[in-house]
Amino acid sequence: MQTHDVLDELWAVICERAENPSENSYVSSILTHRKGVDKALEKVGEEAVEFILAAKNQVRERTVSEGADLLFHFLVALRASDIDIDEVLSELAGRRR
Ligand SMILES: N=c1c2ncn([C@@H]3O[C@H](COP(=O)(O)OP(=O)(O)OP(=O)(O)O)[C@@H](O)[C@H]3O)c2ncn1[C@@H]1O[C@H](COP(=O)(O)O)[C@@H](O)[C@H]1O
Repeated sequence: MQTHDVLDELWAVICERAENPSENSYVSSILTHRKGVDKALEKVGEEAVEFILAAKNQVRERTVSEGADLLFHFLVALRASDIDIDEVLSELAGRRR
């Protein structure tokens, strides 16, 4: 798979899990958590700290892995907040100089 397709495909899976929750799905377990959006935000916080520590300690492989965890949980938190990834990407595009 082309790396630029990964984000689109992952976003589609996250939205599908939100619309049709499945018992064995990690994404569904977060999106239907009793703590609601707070659970997703908690994971973003945790993964951000782990990413910072890995990068600060210059552990390259772990930084890549924690970066992926952070990006994934960020996407889940966006969905939990009813914000489409396109809104964020448009915001970024609008900042191009
Ligand atoms: N990219 C990911 C991905 N990255 C990380 N994770 C999960 O995120 C969790 C990471 O949390 P932690 O390391 O904090 O582990 P933990 O302590 O067990 O987690 P918590 O109990 O604290 O939530 C692990 O359970 C990982 O399996 C992911 N789970 C799913 N995906 C993608 O999401 C898709 C849908 O997944 P399901 O919803 O499970 O079908 C998959 O096909 C993947 O593409």
